[in-house]
Amino acid sequence: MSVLDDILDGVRSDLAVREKQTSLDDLKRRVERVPDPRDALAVLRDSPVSVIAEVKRRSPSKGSLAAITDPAALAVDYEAGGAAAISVLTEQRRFGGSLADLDAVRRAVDVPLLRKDFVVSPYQVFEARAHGADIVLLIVAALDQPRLVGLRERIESLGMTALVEVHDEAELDRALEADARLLGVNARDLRTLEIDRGTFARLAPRIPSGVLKVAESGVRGPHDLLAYAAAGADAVLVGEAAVTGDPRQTVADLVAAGAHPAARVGR
Ligand SMILES: O=P(O)(O)OC[C@@H](O)[C@@H](O)c1c[nH]c2ccccc12
Repeated sequence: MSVLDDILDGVRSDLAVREKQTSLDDLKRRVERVPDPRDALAVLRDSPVSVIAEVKRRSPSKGSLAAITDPAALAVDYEAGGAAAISVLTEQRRFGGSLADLDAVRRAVDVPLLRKDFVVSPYQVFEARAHGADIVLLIVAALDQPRLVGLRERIESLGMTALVEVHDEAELDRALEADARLLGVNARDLRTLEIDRGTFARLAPRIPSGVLKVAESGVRGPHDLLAYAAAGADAVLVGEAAVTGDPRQTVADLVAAGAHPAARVGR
């Protein structure tokens, strides 16, 4: 069984438990009390290359990354460093996240929030909205085509933005077929956990110019942001490097590199 299949099994069991605790109708009532989602696409278009910083406690490949005792304080640092948006991992078993982390971050910052999880059911989309997310990740490798399309439509019908994640050509074709407007290219293959920073540059020429492109994973510092930018990235998503260093400074250095018009050179 691949790592991804294993993660998905756990996600489905945990989801079944939450569905018993809170009915879909209750979730929908909660959604009505949450303000409208932010326009994430507009925010991400604001800078030559935007930075999405991630609240990431652990990873399946590295185990514990940082002792994050206060996700809200971390998010405040990201926002102060100039992050355009913040990703919050809510998967519990492998990444140590939770919806409580999303709640805490939502209370602390104003920037658009991405619910980063293994979304397989509309219930999780309503959860994301009820807990204040503006963007929801959809991993193509985890979904068949009808489900991918249905979830993207559900996310958008609730006023949120879908970040559709791919890691190879076949997945990219499916994401475009599903009308993704915000597309993430993950350098990490979630089946093997191997990272290949060349994936973005390989796939980018096949992505139409109207689609916003996010380079995900493996950003160690400004040089990686500039390399992704030269290959056509509109945004980068950074987790490990942000949580393990000085979060505010790391993000500020990336934001400074991404704000420079030279970041667009090579396009
Ligand atoms: O820690 P990194 O290498 O900066 O990566 C961040 C982010 O891209 C990564 O956490 C990620 C990308 N896609 C995912 C899907 C599920 C869980 C995690 C991820």
